[in-house]
Amino acid sequence: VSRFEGVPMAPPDPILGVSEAFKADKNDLKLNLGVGAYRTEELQPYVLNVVKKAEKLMLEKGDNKEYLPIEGLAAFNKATAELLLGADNPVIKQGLVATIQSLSGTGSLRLAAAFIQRYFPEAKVIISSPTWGNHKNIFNDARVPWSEYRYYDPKTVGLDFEGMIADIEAAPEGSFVLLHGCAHNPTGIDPTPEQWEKIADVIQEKKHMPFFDVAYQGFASGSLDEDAFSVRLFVKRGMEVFVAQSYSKNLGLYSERIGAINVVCSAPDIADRVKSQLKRLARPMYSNPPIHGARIVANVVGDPTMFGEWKQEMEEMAGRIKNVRQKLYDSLSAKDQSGKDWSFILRQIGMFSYTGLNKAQSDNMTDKWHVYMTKDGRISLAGLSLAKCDYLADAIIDSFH
Ligand SMILES: Cc1ncc(COP(=O)(O)O)c(CN[C@](O)(C(=O)O)[C@@H](O)C(=O)O)c1O
Repeated sequence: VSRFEGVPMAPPDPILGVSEAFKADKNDLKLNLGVGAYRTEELQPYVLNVVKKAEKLMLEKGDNKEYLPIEGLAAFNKATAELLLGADNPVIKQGLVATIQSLSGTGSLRLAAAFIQRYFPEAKVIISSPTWGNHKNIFNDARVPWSEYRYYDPKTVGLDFEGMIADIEAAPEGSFVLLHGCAHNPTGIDPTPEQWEKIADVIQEKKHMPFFDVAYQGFASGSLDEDAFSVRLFVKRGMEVFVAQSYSKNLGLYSERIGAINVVCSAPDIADRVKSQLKRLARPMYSNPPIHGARIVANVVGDPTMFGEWKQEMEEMAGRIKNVRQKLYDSLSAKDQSGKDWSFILRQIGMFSYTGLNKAQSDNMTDKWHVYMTKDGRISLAGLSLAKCDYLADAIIDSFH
């Protein structure tokens, strides 16, 4: 008898499992609005032109494939901290930022969770309700206890700001508060600048540690600086901050697994010590990160022409999603006779729209209409074309009523 007799079949991943089901569907009406992956109007994956340009240059340069240091490619780490905080941010000049290149956003979050587990064993993380499905897995597997703070208000299809503040206030002093830097996943609802100020107030009062997950910088509004507003606000207040970054969406480097964990500390020697312990955790986890994606980011950001082209392409991607939002709203408003207010679709930002469809209704979207989405009612607008908005509107109206 096999030693693996006791190993049960794992359930499909709530997000990536949707893509598997989509692939298996033979109906040509099928639409994949599950995983947050950008598609063109022709519903094709998109490799940014500036990425192709950088890769061509890299190939001509004939770089070697030597191991990177544990902390990753220096040119990337410099570029990523500057993109996040602004190249002229004093914390960079003062050596207060510990940056480790890691395996995209997920790997960066996991490395930070391992650090929290080792150095703050009593602390817990509080995460938004709802949040990205994988956040709970990451903290569970890193053995970091978590609980939820109120975030989404189904009544207003908006932010439950009072509930959020109350729950952050009520958390034990010194908790880690996981915040989405911009383009909250799955709700697409972000705090206003005034609300970010208040969130920073309560976190400072309670001596909590802000922990930003920045997976969509530049992709939400089209502007790298605008999308970094929340992080830069907290740093400007002199707070110590964790920030995980990803280039999966904004540079389309999904499978290159390129991201970073940044820890803004209050003194240079502290940053050095924190960085040394993050390296010590990374070495037995994956030793050192993959070089290709790091070189692409470093080359694109390091060349003013390519950097400009990247910003242009980011605006185009964000723009296409905004157009699709508007068209979906128009289709729903025109077709739905129930008088339901669909304006939440226009108020939400980033890749996703949180429709409010429950599990049974989401199942109907898939079973009857071949529209693939996550069971929490989230649809990825990045997978929607203008041409398909009418069809999707029919499916949503049919599923709601
Ligand atoms: C808030 C958030 N944080 C981190 C990540 C990790 O991304 P990566 O490891 O590729 O850098 C995602 C991606 N989430 C998805 O877009 C999604 O929610 O569909 C999808 O890529 C995923 O992995 O689930 C995310 O939405």
